[in-house]
Amino acid sequence: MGLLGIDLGTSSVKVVVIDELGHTLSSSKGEYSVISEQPGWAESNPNEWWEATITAVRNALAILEGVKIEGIGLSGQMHGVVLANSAGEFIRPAILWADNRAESVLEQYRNLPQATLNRLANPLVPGMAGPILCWLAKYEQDIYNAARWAFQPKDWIRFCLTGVAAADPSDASATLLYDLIADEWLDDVITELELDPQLLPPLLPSQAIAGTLTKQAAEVLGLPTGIPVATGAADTAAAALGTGLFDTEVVQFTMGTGAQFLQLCNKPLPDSSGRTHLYRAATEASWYNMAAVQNGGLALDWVRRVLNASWDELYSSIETISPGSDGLSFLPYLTRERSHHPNPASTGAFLGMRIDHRREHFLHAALEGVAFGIRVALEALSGTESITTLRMAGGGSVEPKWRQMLANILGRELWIVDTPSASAQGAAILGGIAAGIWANTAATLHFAPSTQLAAIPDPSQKQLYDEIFAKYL
Ligand SMILES: Nc1ncnc2c1ncn2[C@@H]1O[C@H](COP(=O)(O)OP(=O)(O)O)[C@@H](O)[C@H]1O
Ligand SMILES: O=C(CO)[C@@H](O)[C@H](O)COP(=O)(O)O
Repeated sequence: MGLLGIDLGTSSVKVVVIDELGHTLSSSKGEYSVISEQPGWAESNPNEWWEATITAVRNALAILEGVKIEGIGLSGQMHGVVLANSAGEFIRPAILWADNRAESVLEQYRNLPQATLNRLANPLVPGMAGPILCWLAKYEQDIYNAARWAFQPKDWIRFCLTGVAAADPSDASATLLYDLIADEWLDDVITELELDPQLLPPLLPSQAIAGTLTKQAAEVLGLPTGIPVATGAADTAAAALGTGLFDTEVVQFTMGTGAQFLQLCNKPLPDSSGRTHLYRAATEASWYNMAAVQNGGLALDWVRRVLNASWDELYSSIETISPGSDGLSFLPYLTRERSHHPNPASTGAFLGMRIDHRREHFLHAALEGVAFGIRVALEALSGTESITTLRMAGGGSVEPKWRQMLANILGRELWIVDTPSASAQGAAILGGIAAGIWANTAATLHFAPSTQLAAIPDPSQKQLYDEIFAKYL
C-alpha cells in the first residue's frame, strides 16, 4: 500500500510515496522556472508545473514494485493565483506570492472598514490572491472576465487530477479573502472589492476527498483511475503536519525559496502589531502564527546565478571568508519583504564594496544578508524571545556549513527534521486520511519523523553576529 504526496513548491515539485507506517518508499523532484518579465513581477507557467508533476510522479512510481497507491494528497506554494476557464485550462501565467504588481491596488484594501480588516486578521501584502485579483480586474479586464476559477496553485493541480474545483481553509486563509474568525470566504470583502465571488472554489476540509483520479490523469501518471484525492493544504501547513508538529510551544523554521517561522495556536488570535500572519493549519481545528520571509533561497539563488556560482561554491565561501565578509554587506530585498520588516519596500544592495573584495566575499555576504533578513522575521514573531531551539526543514536546510551560520546568526540550536520533503509528507498524510487509512491527523503523530541536533550557536561567532546585526538594521 502506498500514499502519494505531491508538493508544488515555488522552484520545484516534490513527490513522495509513503506507507501506512509513514515510511518513505520513494521520492522524486522536478524543477521549473519563476519568470520575471517586468520589474516586481513573478510568474510561472502552470504547464511546466503539470509536466514536472507528471515526470516526478512517474519517476517516484518507477522504482516501486507491487505498491498499490490508495490515496493522493497535495500541498503547494501559497497566496498566488491561477486564472482558469471552466475546463480548468489556465488563461494566463500564474501570478506568484513574490509578485509585487498589486501594490498599486492595495489602497482598495486600506479603504475597507476596520471591522472587515479585522476579520482578515493579516497584514496587507500585494502577492496574495485578493490584491492580485483586484489588479487583474483593473488591468486585464478581458482575461479576468473570461475566468471561471481563481485557483490556488495546488488547487489547479488537483483540478488537473480530478476535474473538481475546490479550495481548502489553509490556503484560502492566506488569500486576504478569508474570514479567519468564522473560517469561511469573507463575502463582505469580496463584495466591497467588487470581485466575483463565483471565482473562488467551494471550501472543503484538507483531509476530505475532493475527487477521484480521472481516466485522463490516470493515464498520464501511470496510475489506476478512481484513486481518492484529498483537498490538501498550503505548503507551510502541510510541512507542519508532515513533520508531526502538534506542540504549540515549538517553532518550526522552513528554508525554501521563501523562509518561514511557524508556531501553532489553538485559537485564531491575530498579531496585534500587524506584522505577522495568522492562518488555518492542516490539522482539524488549529491555526498558526507565521513570520514569512520572501527573500530566502530566492535571493541566494539569484546571487548564485548572477555570479555564476554553484551551490557548493556559495556554501564553501563560509570556510574561506570570515564573519562580516570583511566589511561587505548584502541587503537581500530582491522582492518586496513582508510586514515583519520595518521597511517592506526596501530594495536589494551590496554595500561597502572595496577593491580587495573577491567573488567569495560577495557569496559570503549574500548568505549573511539572507540570514540577517531571516533573523528580522524571527524577532517579529511574538513570544519567540525565550525559544532556544528551532526545528528546521526545507530544501535549503541541508548544507551543514549554512546550518551553522544560521545557528550563529539566529542564536538558536537547529534541529533538523528527518524527512526528504516535509510538505510532500504532509500531503501524503492528507491523502491517507482521505483514503481511510487514518481517522485524523492526530492518528499520524506516532510516526512523526525524528529530529537531530544539527547546529549549536558558537558563542564568539554569535556575539560577533549580534554586533553586526545591530548595524544591519
Ligand atoms: N543546495 C541547494 N540546492 C538547491 N536549492 C537550494 C540549495 N540551498 C538552498 N536552496 C534554496 O532552496 C530552494 C529549494 O528548497 P525547496 O524547499 O525545495 O523550495 P520550494 O518549496 O520553494 O520549491 C531553492 O529555491 C533554493 O533557493
Ligand atoms: O509565502 C509563503 C508563506 O507565506 C510560502 O509558504 C510560499 O508558499 C512559498 O513556499 P516555498 O515554495 O518557498 O516552499
